[in-house]
Amino acid sequence: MLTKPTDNSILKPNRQLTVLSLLLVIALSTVNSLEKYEVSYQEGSYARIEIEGKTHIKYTVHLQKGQYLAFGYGVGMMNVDMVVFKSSTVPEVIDLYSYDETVPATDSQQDYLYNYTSNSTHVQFQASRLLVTTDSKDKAIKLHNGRGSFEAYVSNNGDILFQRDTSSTGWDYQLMAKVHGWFLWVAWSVLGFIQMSVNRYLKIYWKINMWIHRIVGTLIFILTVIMSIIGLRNHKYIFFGQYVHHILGFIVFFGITLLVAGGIITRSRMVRLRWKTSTILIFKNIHKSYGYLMLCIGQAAVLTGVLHYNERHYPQSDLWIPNIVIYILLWVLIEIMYQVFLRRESPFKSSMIKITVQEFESRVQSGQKLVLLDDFVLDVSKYMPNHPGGKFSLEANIGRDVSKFFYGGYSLENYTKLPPLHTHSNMARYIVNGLIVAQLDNLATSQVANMRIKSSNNVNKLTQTIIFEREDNQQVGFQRYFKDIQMIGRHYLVRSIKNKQVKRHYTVANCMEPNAYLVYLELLKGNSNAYQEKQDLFQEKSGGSFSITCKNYRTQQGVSRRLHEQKNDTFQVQGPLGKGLQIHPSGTHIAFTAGTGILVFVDLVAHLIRKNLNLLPPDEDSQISIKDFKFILYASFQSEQDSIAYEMCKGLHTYCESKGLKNFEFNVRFSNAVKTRWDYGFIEKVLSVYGDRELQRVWVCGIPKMNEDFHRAFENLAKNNQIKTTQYEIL
Ligand code: HEM
Repeated sequence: MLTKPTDNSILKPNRQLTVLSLLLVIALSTVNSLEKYEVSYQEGSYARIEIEGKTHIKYTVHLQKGQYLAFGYGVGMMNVDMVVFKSSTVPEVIDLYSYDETVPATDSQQDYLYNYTSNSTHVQFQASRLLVTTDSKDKAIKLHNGRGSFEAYVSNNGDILFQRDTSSTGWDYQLMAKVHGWFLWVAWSVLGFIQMSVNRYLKIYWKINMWIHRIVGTLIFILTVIMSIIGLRNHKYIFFGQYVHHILGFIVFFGITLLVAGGIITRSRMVRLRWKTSTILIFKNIHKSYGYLMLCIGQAAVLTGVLHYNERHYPQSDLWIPNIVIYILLWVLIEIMYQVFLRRESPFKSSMIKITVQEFESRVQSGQKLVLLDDFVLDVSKYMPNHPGGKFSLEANIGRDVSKFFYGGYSLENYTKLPPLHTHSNMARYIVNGLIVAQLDNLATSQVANMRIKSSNNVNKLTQTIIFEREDNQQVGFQRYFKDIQMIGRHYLVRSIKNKQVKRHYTVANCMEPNAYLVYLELLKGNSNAYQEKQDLFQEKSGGSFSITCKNYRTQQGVSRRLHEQKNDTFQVQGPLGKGLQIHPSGTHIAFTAGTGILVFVDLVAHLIRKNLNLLPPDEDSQISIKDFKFILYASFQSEQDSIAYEMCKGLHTYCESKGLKNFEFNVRFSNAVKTRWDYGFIEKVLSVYGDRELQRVWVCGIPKMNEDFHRAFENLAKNNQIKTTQYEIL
């Protein structure tokens, strides 16, 4: 059983001493033999070592009877000068030399002068020796300007805890150990926590948090490097000691360098990479995980350092326990609060500044970095480089509606194994509130209401037109027909009350309502009676009902599955939102669509049917020039059975051909029959037919991969001045 010395003097550096290569080897034995290093250090025993008169090293040793205490000048037992204090029946101080880890040999020349006193339990030795003796087996102890110190410790289990050569001048080891410890505690406990927090919990302060992250990261780096060097110097530049603390310290020292380098690379990737969001996220996640790992290792290094220090200096201190407990509790508490916050839904702040879609467009054309989210105009110029999903995600959508990306319905990039679909959290909503600069002055005020499904009608195997009615039965707020063609392309935001997290957009496609659709088909067949009978379908009036057409994607959490299968659900609906197609009164408009993407354009086709049949009232008719407006619709479906509004589009196309009308052209592609894809060459060819002046707008609304193909193709064409960035829109 081993206890600590009660007199702490042996543990404290003595400024009077400079001892070169002094290693304490303490071996206190309960048996009367040095062969057995079985340690048992009894209460009341102590040893003090001093330099006397700059010439001698002096030992004062108080030992329990029947024990040994040995000191060695060196590291380990190999080739070490030793002295042993033996408190047996005749107490002795013996000058020894240890060649190996066996019994040390007694020096032929004994250089210690000693005396002793004893009582019934202990022997008190006074022994001294010249710093430099004439015996080659004795360690020559050099003084440096008469100053210096050394320390020697015994652990609870009898191991030597600390051994050091203190040959250098003016270096206060204990002070430096304190400086090392405190600064590294500040670096890894306080600054490390701030570092993690600014990036995780305080994203909302994006204007300053990247700077805080940079400054704090640099501070941690500098402190770690300097304090590690101080620690190493205290430890004689021995990289790996026998303590876990030294190994962890070594890992932290090199690890932080990699972390800082990783952070700089990640940041540059986030700002520079285009069409590589997955790569950005990989860099980000590596940096993030590595950062957390370093934070844990840093904490462990601090903790083992504290334990190591306390063992020597404050053996009774348990302060490290509240330190780590408070640290973990604080982290857990903040994390819980953060998770609760993320799951909430803070409302967007409405803006007093209302602008029209045209104003939005012209501001974008003048270089402002604006995007639309629902009805909100956001200025993202400063936010872009700070966007956690990378700058490119926003840059590629300047002037566009980012709602479907924001709500996680669509991904900009779709050719990677893990497309970065991201449903934005409440944190992002908070940030959005800080970016709102205006709100769209919507022609039909957007409404929010809880709706239930009144009826539904199959369009094809997976697609249905669903008619909603207000749950509160009020007959206000929603319309089933819009006179204004600028409403075409706007959308409703729909979510199930039972799963509010998932929100999806469904485009306004009023002509798909079964009754209306039949009327259009009848009109194309030349039967105008049906139209006269159903006039109410073409009157703009506010009511409690509207329709959407949607495909069932059959995903477990999806809104579309609930719309198709859980007909008794209640849905929260908001809309119409967005900026619509911005159809120009004249010029050529081209749309490339696939699957349900055609729904965005069906109301324009329906409008053209009535226009070409002269059935529009003057106020509606005047919106599009009969002379030089043209709409060319490209649609792709898997087969005719899977098509949507095919009969209506085909019907108008045939009608236009038969009447020599030039304002509509329908090109359909059934992929089960035609294998060739709409590739870059195809897109270039279609666009080359129309001069720059003639071409007003090109829209693309297809499956995600098709959208991406067109987006990239248009970027290339824009580089070659074959199209302007303001002319095309990926919906
Ligand atoms: C102005 C609108 C936007 C804001 C304010 C915004 C904000 C944020 C925020 C705060 C995050 C971190 C995670 C979270 O809190 O949800 C995030 C992540 C992300 N954002 Fe956005 N975002 C916007 C638009 C977009 C758009 C348009 C895209 C894609 C085209 C996009 C793609 C992503 C992706 C992929 C991530 C995931 C990053 C990760 O996994 O850490 N964001 N965004």
